[in-house]
Amino acid sequence: MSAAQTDTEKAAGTSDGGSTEEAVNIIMIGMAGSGKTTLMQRINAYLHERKTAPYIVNLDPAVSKVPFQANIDIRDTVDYKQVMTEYNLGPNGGILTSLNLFTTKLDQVMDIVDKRAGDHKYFLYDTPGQIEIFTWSASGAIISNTLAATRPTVVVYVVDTPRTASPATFMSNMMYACSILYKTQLPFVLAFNKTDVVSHEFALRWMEDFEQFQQALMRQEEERFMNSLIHSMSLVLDEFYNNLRVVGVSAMTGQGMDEFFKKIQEAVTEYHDEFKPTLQRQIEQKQAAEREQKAEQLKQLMQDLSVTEGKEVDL
Ligand SMILES: Nc1nc2c(ncn2[C@@H]2O[C@H](COP(=O)(O)OP(=O)(O)OP(=O)(O)O)[C@@H](O)[C@H]2O)c(=O)[nH]1
Repeated sequence: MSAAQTDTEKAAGTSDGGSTEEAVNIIMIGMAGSGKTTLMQRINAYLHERKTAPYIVNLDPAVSKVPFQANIDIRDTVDYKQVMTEYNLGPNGGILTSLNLFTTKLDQVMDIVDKRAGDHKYFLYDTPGQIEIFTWSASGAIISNTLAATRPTVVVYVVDTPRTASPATFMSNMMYACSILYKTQLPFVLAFNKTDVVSHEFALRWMEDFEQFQQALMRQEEERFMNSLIHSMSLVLDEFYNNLRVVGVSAMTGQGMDEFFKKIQEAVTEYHDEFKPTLQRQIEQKQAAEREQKAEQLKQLMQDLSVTEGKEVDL
């Protein structure tokens, strides 16, 4: 890296054209309408401007139009409407079944993606707006675990900031984010989107200072009946906030993108420091268990053989 490299270049890993540095997976998750697809397009444009085009994978079978050219598109593999008709499913069942069908071909998809790992710094994955279909399904878990096993993988949870400005909605959204973090156990960036409409400052204040959040709650007379529940939940969330990476962005105007990539780099560091050693330990434990199982099977086989041949074998 040259001494003249800017923070933005360092953050986005773009000063060398993006081809020699370690590739990173970014999984975009967020409620319908939070702005995932628009943010994907903004990231795409931001990286193109820095001459490091990302590799884009669309995992939303039901999206009618995307404003970018996906390198791999689930819609090329499965026809969501046909799946609904064929299996007599509603929209959500159709999306889930399409994702399951796509996951059966994940090995082939990963082969294609891996061949491009040297050409791209960022691999972006857009997920269905019906958030639970990706985050709570077996297919979603298989996809995110497979990605995380291959290279640094970061979950970006996109929040619609203007629609989260009420304390009760804010709390629900944070609980959802928290559950996704514990479910995926991957490095996590919370992106407050649409800051061109409403700044995310209120959210930062509420996350830093419980008193301020409580005062905001008390002002909402109509929601008073929920206050004690929300009060208890916010204590639970305190720990979550402490370890959280937060950034405010506008997919529409592009504000906050430099900061966004700094947070992504911090999450990549966390992947190396915490996630990878844990994953390595799990793989080693699995391999040791498999070796033990094979040794046990072999022992059993030899005992069976010795019985057949009428010989005593001391094992
Ligand atoms: N003002 C403003 N509007 C935004 C921003 N990001 C997205 N939007 C608008 O929000 C709406 C939803 O954006 P999408 O990108 O389609 O949201 P999504 O999360 O992909 O939605 P699903 O496809 O339903 O999952 C669109 O009308 C966007 O133009 C933003 O940063 N600022």
